[in-house]
Amino acid sequence: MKSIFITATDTEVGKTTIASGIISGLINQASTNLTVAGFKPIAAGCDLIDGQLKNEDALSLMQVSNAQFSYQKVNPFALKSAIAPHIAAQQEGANINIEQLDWHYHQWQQTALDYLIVEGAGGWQLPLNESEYLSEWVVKQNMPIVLVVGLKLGCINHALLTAMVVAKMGGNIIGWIANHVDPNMQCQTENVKALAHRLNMPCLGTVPYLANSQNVEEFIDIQLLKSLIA
Ligand SMILES: Nc1ncnc2c1ncn2[C@@H]1O[C@H](COP(=O)(O)OP(=O)(O)OP(=O)(O)O)[C@@H](O)[C@H]1O
Ligand SMILES: C[C@H](N)[C@H](N)CCCCCC(=O)O
Ligand SMILES: [Mg+2]
Repeated sequence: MKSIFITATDTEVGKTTIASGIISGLINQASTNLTVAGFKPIAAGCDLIDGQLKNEDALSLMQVSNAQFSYQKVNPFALKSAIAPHIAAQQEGANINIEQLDWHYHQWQQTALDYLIVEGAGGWQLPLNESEYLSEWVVKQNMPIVLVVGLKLGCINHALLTAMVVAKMGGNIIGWIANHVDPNMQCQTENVKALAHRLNMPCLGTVPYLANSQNVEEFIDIQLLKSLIA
């Protein structure tokens, strides 16, 4: 099983949208027959559905996947409040740590699957508890990382800082995706050019502002993405 970790310049800038696009793109690739699933280890902001806390990101990833797994496997840490997960965990009596993330990831590694698309929460440096970060787990597990840049004013700084810190931590960003989340952003082309020039990594796609995010996969170079994962 190959994994890809989806991080972003911020919360709410397209991780689920792009992760879903990558899952669909891998599944729909001509003359391949790949089994692909999504994993949203930590989700803050859940509703009680059939007596279980469920998050819409995890449900979206489950919907586009072509293999069925239990909700609990796809989203082991489901927190009710839509706030920073480590604060929600504290309030809700949950304990999130790297050891437990390792355990859940190990279960996926025992599963018959070609690709596991792992969606982060928030941006890169997301606290798990008082001393650990989600980023440390990603680096420990040596997952190839895709950086989603949500195009809005300020994203150049966020993208460059993220790329710098990932590299400093020993993480492996294989590429970035420009995601147009603000239809009114000025100088969009110039911003994408400025990012491409400074982010020293392949651009795996430029996703336009889409009224419905059904055909995101068309804008992602799935072949290039696959070629960058060992
Ligand atoms: N290319 C796009 N065109 C139009 N709307 C988009 C695009 N990408 C994302 N969005 C919208 O922006 C919002 C945030 O996107 P998304 O949920 O994918 O972000 P996220 O990074 O996964 O957020 P979170 O940090 O909560 O997990 C959603 O309403 C989504 O539909
Ligand atoms: C609730 C929200 N949609 C995300 N799932 C969590 C975002 C956490 C951000 C934490 C932070 O960096 O301040
Ligand atoms: Mg999301």
